[in-house]
Amino acid sequence: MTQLAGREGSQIDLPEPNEGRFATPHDVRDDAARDTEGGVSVVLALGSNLGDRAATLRAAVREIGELDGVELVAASPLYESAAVKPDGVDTDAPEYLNAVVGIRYRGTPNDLLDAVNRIEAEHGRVRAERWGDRTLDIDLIVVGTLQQGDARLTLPHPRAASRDFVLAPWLDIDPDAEIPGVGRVADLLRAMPNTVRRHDGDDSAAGGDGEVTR
Ligand SMILES: Nc1ncnc2c1ncn2[C@@H]1O[C@H](COP(=O)(O)OP(=O)(O)OP(=O)(O)O)[C@@H](O)[C@H]1O
Ligand SMILES: Nc1nc2c(c(=O)[nH]1)N=C(CO)CN2
Repeated sequence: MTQLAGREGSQIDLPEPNEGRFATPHDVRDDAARDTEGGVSVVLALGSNLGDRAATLRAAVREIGELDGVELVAASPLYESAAVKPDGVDTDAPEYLNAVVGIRYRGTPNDLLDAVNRIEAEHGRVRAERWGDRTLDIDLIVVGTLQQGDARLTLPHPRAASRDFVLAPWLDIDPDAEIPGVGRVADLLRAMPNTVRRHDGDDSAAGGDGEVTR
């Protein structure tokens, strides 16, 4: 039975040293084929600023958990913030709800990106302009300790370290979180202005009060 913890006491099950420490996507594929047990720890960030944002995020968390090779480990509370656009904060745009989920994953990073892109599309995601308003965005933030500069998939996500709408929910589910090659999430968050607030009400991306059993 998998416990999906939300707020307090929840943690992403980070890999032991060397576990999930992959040098190239090719290595990930090889290792994923061998590692039929736990897979690698992956952190995904979700955002929505159109439609029923909370319902979309909760549905997306459920759908991520149903993907092949995925075991949900933790889901953060929901955070609200003004939309950041290429020219700065846009107070006229609908506000975002954001959340972070931790999973264990057996498969290749590219397959996971394809799978989350399909979930985005099923929720009506339209790609029109850079950082345009969207029903659902799902980004891969870290895949184990993999560092790669691929245009299609850059890991860790190149803008995660400067986004408190990613770091704040991530810290909630993993107080020891680190961005490989960058630093500790707690330190990054402390050094930047706070632009997020907890979303009122039923506040876990997993639904209910954050504790889900499946
Ligand atoms: N770590 C990553 N996670 C998700 N997409 C990525 C990543 N690295 C590169 N990409 C690529 O970025 C492209 C644009 O993705 P997307 O439309 O979700 O960007 P965005 O959410 O608008 O902006 P941002 O990447 O700043 O969050 C995708 O086609 C994808 O292939
Ligand atoms: N507040 C907020 N602003 C954004 C977000 C987001 O998730 N939250 N995502 C963006 C592109 O991914 C651009 N701007």
